[in-house]
Amino acid sequence: MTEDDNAVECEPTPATATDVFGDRLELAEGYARMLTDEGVLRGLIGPSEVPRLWTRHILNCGVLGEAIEDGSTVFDIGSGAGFPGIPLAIAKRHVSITLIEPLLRRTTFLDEVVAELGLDNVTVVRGRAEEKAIVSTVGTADVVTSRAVAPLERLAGWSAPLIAVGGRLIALKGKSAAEEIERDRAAVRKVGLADLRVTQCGVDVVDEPTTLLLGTRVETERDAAAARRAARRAKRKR
Ligand SMILES: C[S@@+](CC[C@H](N)C(=O)[O-])C[C@H]1O[C@@H](n2cnc3c(N)ncnc32)[C@H](O)[C@@H]1O
Repeated sequence: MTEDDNAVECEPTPATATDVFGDRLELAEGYARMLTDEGVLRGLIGPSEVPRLWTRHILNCGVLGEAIEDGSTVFDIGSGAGFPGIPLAIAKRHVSITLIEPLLRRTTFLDEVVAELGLDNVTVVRGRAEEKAIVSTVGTADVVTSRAVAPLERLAGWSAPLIAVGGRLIALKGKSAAEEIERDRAAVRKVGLADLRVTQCGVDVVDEPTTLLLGTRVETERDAAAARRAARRAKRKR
């Protein structure tokens, strides 16, 4: 028996994929191929995900583009094999995306995907979202996305310092989203995230629309103190 005898067939490209990826559909198909081959071989996705690669993963993440304006900067934390950051970058060529992922095996694959598909709107950074070095290297973005990374309180603690005041947290969550908001609202407010709500995207595109947990980054006392310190430093330099 050869390795090919064990290979699992990739789900065919659904017709609605054109609505999501437009003239960049070929890039999404290239990504599907890389996941099906190297992604499975290197243990980045399970073989059982391959027959539902489009509906559960690539389309489900690509529709996130509905919630993000052209010209935005996005940090995707805990990207793993590239979700949701890679499908989002393919769907939204005018959005600049930084994938933040700690594991070398995964960042190596992500670098290969970016090079192979020529995604000039994607940067890969290796590290943990909460590391000081990461925060000072990447700065802040308009939007911080994530899927399946951590429960809301922890996720908010990692994400908030990376979101510009006025920017948004967009976490792809399952059915637990509303419950997580109720449970963690107070803790999340302390790190500077308010106006928490649940919405859906991809309603006309995927059978199971993607559930998003949204939050807005508001200024905290800590932000205000940091701004005062920066102003004093600038004044001394003058
Ligand atoms: C369950 S996987 C989800 C991967 C991908 N987002 C997806 O939906 O397929 C969680 C990912 O979060 C990453 N991760 C864990 N802790 C992290 C942290 N502190 N900062 C950034 N990424 C982290 C892991 O390395 C892993 O790739």
